Amino acid sequence: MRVSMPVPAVRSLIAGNWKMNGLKAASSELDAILEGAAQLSSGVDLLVCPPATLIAAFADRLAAHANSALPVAIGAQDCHTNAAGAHTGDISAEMLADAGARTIIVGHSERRADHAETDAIVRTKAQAVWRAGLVAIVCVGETQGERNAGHTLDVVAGQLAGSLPDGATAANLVVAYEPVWAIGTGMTPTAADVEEVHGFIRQTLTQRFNGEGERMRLLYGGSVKPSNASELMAVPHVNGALVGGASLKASDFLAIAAGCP
Ligand SMILES: O=C[C@H](O)COP(=O)(O)O
Repeated sequence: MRVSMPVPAVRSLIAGNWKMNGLKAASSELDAILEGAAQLSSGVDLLVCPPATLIAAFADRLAAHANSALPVAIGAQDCHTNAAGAHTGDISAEMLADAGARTIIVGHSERRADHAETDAIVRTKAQAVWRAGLVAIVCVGETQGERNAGHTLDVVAGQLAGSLPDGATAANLVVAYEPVWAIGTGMTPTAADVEEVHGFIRQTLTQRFNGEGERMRLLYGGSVKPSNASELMAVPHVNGALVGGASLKASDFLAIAAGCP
């Protein structure tokens, strides 16, 4: 089903999800990102989501940078639903905010698969992100089997309905479409396939959140790299990327950002 929706002018966001990669020495990559960010077009924001162990140090480094106007923020990859309490090993959104995170990814397919996170849990985590005053990036996307069976839009519709809390706005929510089969595989959907899903997501968000849904940023994620970024970022209703592997190297991350229209 192809959905034709007006394409709003939305500022791009290139978000790097470092996943479980990065030691203290990786701050040199952050420094390179900060240097390169000043050269980018003014229409692109950058977000670096290192492992939780590096958030405070990265936020301090960003705050100490000579150019305080850089469009760069530090984010986190997950949070607990509660603000505090007896949850050994977990980290709350409030703690991440205190460390300097401004955005938190929730519902990544690796969390859904590795930690049995349901749509209901993801929705509660998104509310926890808002409780801490931060922006939530909620991830959705189908598996290879679901795509092969022709269920992509049904799966995405179900995840959006179950994972997004009421009260979402263009300022507090970003949606990332990440086909599970494209993550870390080098495979990507065609531009036409991405356009179909993003148009569908835009229509769904607009129906539920009205004008806010028209302006929410929709990211594509899954094997984005410098060589395919321009094509993917030019797809209608793609407002940036959630980048995994290629975000670990500053030069690749910056090249992807440079590919934004
Ligand atoms: O969060 C990022 C995505 O899982 C994409 O990862 P990838 O760019 O390594 O395919």
